[in-house]
Amino acid sequence: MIPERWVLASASPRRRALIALLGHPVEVLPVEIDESPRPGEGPPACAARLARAKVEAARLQAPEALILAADTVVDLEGQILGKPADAEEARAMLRALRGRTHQVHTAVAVHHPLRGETWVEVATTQVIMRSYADEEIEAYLATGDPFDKAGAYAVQHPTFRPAAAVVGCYAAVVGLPLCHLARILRRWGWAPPADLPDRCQAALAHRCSVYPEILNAR
Ligand SMILES: Cc1cn([C@H]2C[C@H](O)[C@@H](COP(=O)(O)OP(=O)(O)OP(=O)(O)O)O2)c(=O)[nH]c1=O
Repeated sequence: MIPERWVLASASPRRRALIALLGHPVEVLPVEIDESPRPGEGPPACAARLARAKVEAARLQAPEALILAADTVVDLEGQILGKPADAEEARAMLRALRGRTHQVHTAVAVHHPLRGETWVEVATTQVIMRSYADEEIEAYLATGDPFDKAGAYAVQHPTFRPAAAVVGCYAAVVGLPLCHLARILRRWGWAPPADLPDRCQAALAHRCSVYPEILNAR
């Protein structure tokens, strides 16, 4: 049995759009937590801790609901790139990422109130950036898009298109690994809509790799 009321503890419009693909109504309840990494904490562990902390914060406000939250961390050779504070920092991040491969870790956390369980999974995706020009960086900064994005970029941005290739889960880079989430929910008896893979492909411009084995796993 899975609760009827689902609450997404997130202010991210990307996460709201992605979770809507599951076909279940979701209330949005943004929470504020301290997102600073802890000394010595690895990037995947940081993402997992923050996703869990967002769930914990929302649980206090909706104790009877299924709570969902996520956190995305950009990892350049072990260094965490968060959201840039200003244009200078965004420029520096985009230059550091240019022409190189980095990893994006997105943790999804889900709390089931009746079972008293919280599951957390981390999806790690490799992103290979193209060698975009300084002028492209400046044009992208001028759009204002980088400032609410980890690593100062959106892989899905329609004109900047910073990635040459994405290896792994594309939806996780955008903010929510749908396969991992579906796998957690299936454990509690939720049945994904039969056309979920088609919906994901259509919404993510055919870059989504919905893994049948994850959707079907117990
Ligand atoms: C790398 C990358 C990140 N992002 C976004 C996803 C997340 O919204 C954001 C990472 O910051 P997060 O702290 O994970 O999320 P958030 O603060 O936006 O939302 P909330 O905590 O309320 O859920 O960056 C993209 O949209 N595209 C990308 O390619």
